[in-house]
Amino acid sequence: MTSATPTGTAPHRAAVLRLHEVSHTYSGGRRRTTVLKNIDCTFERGTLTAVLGPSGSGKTTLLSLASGLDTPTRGTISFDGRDLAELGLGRYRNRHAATIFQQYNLLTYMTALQNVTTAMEITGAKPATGSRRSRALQILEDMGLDRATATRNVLRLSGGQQQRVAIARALACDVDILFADEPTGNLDEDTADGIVDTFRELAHAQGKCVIVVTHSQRLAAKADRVLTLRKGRLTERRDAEGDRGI
Ligand SMILES: Nc1ncnc2c1ncn2[C@@H]1O[C@H](COP(=O)(O)OP(=O)(O)OP(=O)(O)O)[C@@H](O)[C@H]1O
Repeated sequence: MTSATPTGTAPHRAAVLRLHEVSHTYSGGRRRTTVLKNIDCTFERGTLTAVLGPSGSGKTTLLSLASGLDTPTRGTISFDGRDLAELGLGRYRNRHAATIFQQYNLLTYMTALQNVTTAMEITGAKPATGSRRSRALQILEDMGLDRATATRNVLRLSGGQQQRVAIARALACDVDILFADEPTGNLDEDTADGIVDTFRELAHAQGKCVIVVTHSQRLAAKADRVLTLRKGRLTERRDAEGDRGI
């Protein structure tokens, strides 16, 4: 097992998430597909990790397991030393982890603002000052969505705007671990760079553990740690040495 030691990042590193001998097999009828094979990996607070890999290599599956949406067929996943099965997946998802989904998963009968404030209520996120509504508006504005856009039904927003609402919703939850599945896929380069800088700031200034699945080498270049999933195995990129098993 390894953990990255990049330079220039936050001092408050501590293991927060551990995957121990995790394997995952999908079964449908007579077909069984083993997507993940014996993955052993630790993620720390204060780091931004990019997970790369060819399409269909299991990146979304890895994220689903690590974010408590599904349970592995073998192995254990623990948060702060506690097995997720013991902690409770619902509690883990509500209190400790937020996910930005590839398909956004916004509540389509609500405005952008309501999507964010509802998530804050569910997770119990309380702003240091002001109301949830004012904090939500601020985060949406930081994402480039003004008040008029924030108070529009999400179905009346563009794909890129919906993606930013999904990011704002996750940021507002103030959790320990932020997972994101292709969070910059629908965004222009400048907006995407801004989002990646936000992720870096969350990790380095606020000590969050940020794990991003991506096909973007541009995003990966800004991550503290780059993992690659291929044929069910996870390897870590070390600049001078190339990829190596973890
Ligand atoms: N619910 C499911 N039932 C059966 N097989 C599944 C299921 N979900 C995913 N798979 C299969 O598992 C493999 C990995 O899928 P996954 O979505 O995790 O890959 P990915 O690396 O995220 O792909 P992409 O980059 O295209 O989003 C694929 O072969 C996929 O068909």
